[in-house]
Amino acid sequence: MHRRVVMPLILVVMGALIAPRVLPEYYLSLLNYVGLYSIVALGMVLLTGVGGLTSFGQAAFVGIGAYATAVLTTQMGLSPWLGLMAGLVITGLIATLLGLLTLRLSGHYLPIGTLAWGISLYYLFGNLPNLGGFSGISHLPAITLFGWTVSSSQDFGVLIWVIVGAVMWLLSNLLDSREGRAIRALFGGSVMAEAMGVSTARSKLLIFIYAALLAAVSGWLYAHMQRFVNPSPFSINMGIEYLFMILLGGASTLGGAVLGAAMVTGLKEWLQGILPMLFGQNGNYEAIFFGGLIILCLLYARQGVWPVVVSRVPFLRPRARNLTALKTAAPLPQKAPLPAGEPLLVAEGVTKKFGGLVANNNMSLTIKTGQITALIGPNGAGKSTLFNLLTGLLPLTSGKIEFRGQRIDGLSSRKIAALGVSRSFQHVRLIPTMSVLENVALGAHRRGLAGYIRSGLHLERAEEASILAEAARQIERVGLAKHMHDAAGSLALGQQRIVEIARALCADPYLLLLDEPAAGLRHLEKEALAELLMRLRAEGMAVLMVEHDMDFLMGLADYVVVMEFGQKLAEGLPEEIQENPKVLAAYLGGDVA
Ligand SMILES: Nc1ncnc2c1ncn2[C@@H]1O[C@H](COP(=O)(O)OP(=O)(O)OP(=O)(O)O)[C@@H](O)[C@H]1O
Repeated sequence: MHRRVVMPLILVVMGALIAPRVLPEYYLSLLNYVGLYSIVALGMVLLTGVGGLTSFGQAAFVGIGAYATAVLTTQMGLSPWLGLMAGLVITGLIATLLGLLTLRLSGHYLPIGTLAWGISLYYLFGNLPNLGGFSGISHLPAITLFGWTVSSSQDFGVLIWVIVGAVMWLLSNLLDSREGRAIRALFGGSVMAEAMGVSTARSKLLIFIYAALLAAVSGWLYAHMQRFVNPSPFSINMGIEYLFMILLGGASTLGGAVLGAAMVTGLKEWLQGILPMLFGQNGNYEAIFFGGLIILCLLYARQGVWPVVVSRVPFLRPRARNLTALKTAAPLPQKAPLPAGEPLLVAEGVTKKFGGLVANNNMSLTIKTGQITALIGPNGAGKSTLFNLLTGLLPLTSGKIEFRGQRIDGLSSRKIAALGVSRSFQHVRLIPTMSVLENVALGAHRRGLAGYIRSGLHLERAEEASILAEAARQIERVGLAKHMHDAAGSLALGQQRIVEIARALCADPYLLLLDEPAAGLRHLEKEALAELLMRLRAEGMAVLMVEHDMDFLMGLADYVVVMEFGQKLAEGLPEEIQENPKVLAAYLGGDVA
C-alpha cells in the first residue's frame, strides 16, 4: 500500500466507526458532506494534483450519478443499486466522449474546455424533460444493503466513510504502481513519458474516467441521502469549490483531499453563520473569503495544508519503502544481446526543416552494436534535432531511418522506445518529487503488464517487486545506491543526468542515446560514467552520445560523427577526427587534444 496513506486511512476508518455513535446530528450531517466531497476530491487528486489535468467540471459528473439514480428509482421503480450501475455506465460513456474531445487540448485550453461542458451539463439537468426542471426530483427511496436500510445520518456516516476509506486504499495502491508512475509522469508534459513507453493519451483518458466515476458515486450517495435532487449542487460554482478543496488541502495528496473537503465544508458553514452578523445582512460573503484564502494559499503554501500538517505530526509522515521483498523478486525477462559490430540503426538522407531553417540537412549515420558513437558539433549544429528525429519526437521532413532493418521514421516515440531505443535528455526530465527509485522504475514501464484494476487492488505485488528490483539494480549499476530513496530533485544536476541513464537502462534497450551525459559531473564521476559506458559496450549495447567534453569523449568513443550547420562535416575514428583539418578549423578551433 501507498506509504503516504496508511495513517490518514486508519484515521478515516476509525472515524467512520466511532463518529456516528458520538457526534450530535448537526456535526454528523456535516461530516457526511465532508465524506461526499472527499470522494470527488480524491478523484481530482488523481486527475489534477497528480496527473496535472485541471477540471472545473467535476460537479457535472456528480450530477450525472445523482440524476441517473433519481430517474431510475423514482420513475421506473428500480433499485438504487441499479441506479448506481446506470450512473456509472452513463458517466463512463460521457466521460469517455468528453475526454476524447477535450483531453487533446493542452495548457489553459483544457480547463476552459471543462468549463464549457460543466456549464452545458448543468443546464441540461435543468432543461431535459423527465428531470424535473430546476425544481428537481424528490422522494428517492432509501438504499438497502443486505437488509440494512441506510436512512439515518448515522447509517450514511458509516456507508460514506467506508467508501472514502476504500477509495483512498484503491487510489493509494494505484499511485504506488507502474500505472501510478505513468500518471505522475504526465505532470511534466508528455515528452518524457512517451519516451519511456507510456501511452499518455491512454493514461489521461483513464484518470479522467476514474475521477468522473468517483464523482458519480458521490452523486449517487448524495441523491439517496437527500432523497431529492435538483441542478444547483452540480453547477460550475461547485466545480470550482472542488478545486478549492484540493488546492487548500494539498492537490497531490490523498490526505490533502479529505482535509481540503473538511476545511472548505467547515469554514463555509462557520462563515455563513458569522459573516452576516459582521456585515449586518445576508450575502455570499464566504465566496470572497475563499477567494482571498486561495490567493494566500497559492502564495505561501502552494502544496496545500496537508504537507504542513504532515511535517508537524510525526506519525503522519511517509514511511520508507520496505525493500525486503525486492531481494527475492523474480528478475524481469531481458532481451538477448545482439552480436557486436552489426548495424543497428541506419539513417539516410535525414532532413528536418523548421520553416525556413534547415536544422538537419541530408544527414546519414550508422550506429553499430557494441560501439559507442559520438555525435559532436558546435552549438546549434543540429545534434539534438537529430536525436529527436531518431527517437520519434520530431517528424522528418525527408529521409529514412531503419532500426534492426525496420523503418522507424513516422513511428511515435513510444513505439520506437518499445523496439529498444532508450534515451536521456539534454535538459533533465525527471519527476523531482518522486524518489530516484521510482523515477528509474518508470523506465521499466513497458516491461510490466498490470493495469488499473490489478494495481488498484494491489494484485501486482510480484510484478511491482520485480520492476523495483530492476530499478534498484540499475541505480546500483550507475553508482547512485546511496541516493535510491532521495527525491530526484534534491540531487545535483550531474547526478540527475546519471539517474536518467539508469532510467533508460531500466527499459532494457538495444540502443542508448545520451544527450550530454557528462555535463555537470565532477572528475571522478566522469570516470565512473566512462567505466559504465565501457561495460555497456562490452555487453553489446550500442550507444550514441552527444557530448561537448572532448577529453571524456575521445578516450571513450569508437566512432565520431561531426555536424556543422545541420550537415555531416566529417566522420571516422577519434584519432582521425582529431587530425581532420576541416574539423579543426570549423569546430575545434585547432585545439582538439
Ligand atoms: N523546435 C524548433 N523550432 C525551430 N527551430 C528549432 C527547433 N529546434 C531546434 N531548432 C533550431 O535548429 C538548429 C539546431 O538546433 P539543435 O538544438 O539541434 O542544435 P545542437 O547541435 O543540439 O545545439 P546545442 O549543442 O546547443 O544543444 C538551431 O538553429 C535551433 O535554433
